[in-house]
Amino acid sequence: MTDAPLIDPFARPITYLRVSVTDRCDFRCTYCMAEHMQFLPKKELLSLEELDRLCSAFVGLGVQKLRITGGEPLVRRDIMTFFQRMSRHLDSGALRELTLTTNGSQLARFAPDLAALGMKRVNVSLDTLVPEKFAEITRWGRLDQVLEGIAAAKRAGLRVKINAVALKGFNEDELFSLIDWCGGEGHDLTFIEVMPMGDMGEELRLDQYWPLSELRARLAERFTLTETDETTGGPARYFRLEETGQRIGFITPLTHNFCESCNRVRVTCTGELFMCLGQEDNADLRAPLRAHPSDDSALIAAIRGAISRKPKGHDFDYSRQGVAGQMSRHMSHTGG
Ligand SMILES: Nc1nc2c(ncn2[C@@H]2O[C@H](COP(=O)(O)OP(=O)(O)OP(=O)(O)O)[C@@H](O)[C@H]2O)c(=O)[nH]1
Ligand SMILES: C[S@@+](CC[C@H](N)C(=O)[O-])C[C@H]1O[C@@H](n2cnc3c(N)ncnc32)[C@H](O)[C@@H]1O
Ligand code: SF4
Ligand code: SF4
Repeated sequence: MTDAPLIDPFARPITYLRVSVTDRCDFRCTYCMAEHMQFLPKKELLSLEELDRLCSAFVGLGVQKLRITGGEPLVRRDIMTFFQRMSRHLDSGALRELTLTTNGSQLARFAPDLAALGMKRVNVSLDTLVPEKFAEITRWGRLDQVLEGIAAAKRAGLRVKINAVALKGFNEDELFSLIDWCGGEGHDLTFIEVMPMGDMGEELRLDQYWPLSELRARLAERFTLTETDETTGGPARYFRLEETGQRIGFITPLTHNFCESCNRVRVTCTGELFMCLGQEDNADLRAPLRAHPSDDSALIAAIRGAISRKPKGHDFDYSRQGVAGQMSRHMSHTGG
């Protein structure tokens, strides 16, 4: 680290950076994107060189965990060049973890190279194991391609964590089959509460919302759940199923707020720094990056200024009447 670390106004050290490298995706998950998304012109996106400067500046400020996301990060052209560049921070010991959240569609192609440059684990989003339902929820995706990608990641020695968004009336009936499949394959599994990101119609959101407190109660009918204090540095709380020893994570922004231990910020593919996933305030990092191509002091000042405004938490709320705290931007823009 070259500089004083980033500490926010609530004394939370910021050590986890999530960066969206593209708004594009080869899927159109119904809770994430509209079917006919308008994508940004290329010049709006940070170039791979700009992404390198930006991530390296954060590493210099004490970020130890870097998660690349999107859109679908593995559909960005030449993205492996960027990962290769970032691996120097693993080699130097400055970064503890370089990782990725992906829909898995391109993993068969990239998993060996990702493992070779020092990546240890990947998070793959998978909400159902039924091919027809997979095609329905992702609109454009094919389950067998993703399963092959996951298998390739495992073969390459990458640990896999499956992220499943809990969707009422959609994957409620697959709770145990997802758990059994992950248990059999040796994958970790985390359930996520659906968040009101992007304008998809309030009615759809309310229909989709399946509180993880209900999911847990359902789980408890078959398993004894013990809460653990394990953490992966992310927002999930982990429980152990006593009968199988399996670990299940819950990301519950709605039913159990985890903001008090927040350690992260995220940068969009256009270089906006969002200090909170659930708030609108942001700082433009692209302007200082482009205005000073060989001097990062303005960039670092902009980062520090933004962290000094990091809010305490989000305002998401699903009341019975409607959805509050809704964000106008899509999850694919912020990267989740
Ligand atoms: N509200 C909120 N949700 C988050 C936050 N970070 C992650 N999530 C949600 O959790 C989902 C899964 O996150 P991942 O990309 O797997 O990252 P992670 O949970 O930090 O991953 P681990 O390193 O495995 O703990 C995201 O897509 C978001 O939906 C956060 O800071 N706030
Ligand atoms: C936006 S995607 C980007 C990375 C990659 N394309 C993927 O799907 O893993 C990151 C994560 O956000 C989750 N996500 C998208 N929209 C969401 C929403 N409205 N609420 C909760 N999670 C959401 C996805 O399920 C995925 O796990
Ligand atoms: S959740 Fe991921 S895979 Fe699905 S549309 Fe959003 S960015 Fe694409
Ligand atoms: S909602 Fe905001 S404050 Fe809460 S954990 Fe996520 S980023 Fe941090």
